[in-house]
Amino acid sequence: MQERPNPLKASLAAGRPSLGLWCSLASALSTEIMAGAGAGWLLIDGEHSPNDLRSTMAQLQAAAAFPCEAAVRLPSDSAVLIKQFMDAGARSLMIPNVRTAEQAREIVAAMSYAPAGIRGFSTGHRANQFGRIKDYHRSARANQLLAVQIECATGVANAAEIAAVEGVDVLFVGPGDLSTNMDAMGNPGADHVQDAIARVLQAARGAGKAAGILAPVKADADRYLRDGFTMVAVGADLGLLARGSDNLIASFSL
Ligand SMILES: O=C(O)C(=O)C[C@H](O)[C@@H](O)CO
Repeated sequence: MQERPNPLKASLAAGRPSLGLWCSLASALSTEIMAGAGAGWLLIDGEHSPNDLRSTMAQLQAAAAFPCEAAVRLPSDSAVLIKQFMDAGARSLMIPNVRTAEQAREIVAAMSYAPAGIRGFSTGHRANQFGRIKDYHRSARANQLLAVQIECATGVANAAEIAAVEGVDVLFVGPGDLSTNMDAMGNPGADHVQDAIARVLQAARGAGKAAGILAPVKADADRYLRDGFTMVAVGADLGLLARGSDNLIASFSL
């Protein structure tokens, strides 16, 4: 058995944009519904959603029936969490709040087996189909993707060095945290935040890497895509359900 090639990594490496959907409901059922929408990737959120290893694995299992790539955002850059979640089958990772190139190098090392890194070795887990992918430990890196989130002024200032780190595939802007950390909470459209976002894009492209962002407002997503962002999340299960139900009820005037 061979590991399925990573379609998101292939798209981004070819410079092709890929639309994503954010999965925040910590439910295999809702993630399965999102996986059928036709997006190029999903983001199973383990930072701001009540996900743990088991709930994340259940969502990876649900999404595995679909062609989209299921990426997982961990709550931190913990090497222990990287090991556990990768063994459970998370091969496309998003790591929040990456601020320096050294931090990025440590994340890559945590994703890599020796001699390149420190990922703990196990012969059988979900990632290698329980021992059925015979060359997994030697070939795994080829199908892994690392999106590091740039979410503060320090990360923006270091974006070029971070993008240059071997093993970093995407600089992914977290507009909520970035605007908050730049004294513009709730306003990622502020001029100085937009300037910072443009600098992240420039840093990524300068290093031949992809840039990504979460843009649940279509006009923003369209603009970011035009600007050259290629890993663009355009909606979230939570928002679609909450706003959709709000608007449905509000549409009746009894
Ligand atoms: O900072 C951001 O914005 C993100 O990283 C995305 C949010 O964390 C996501 O949960 C949507 O609210």
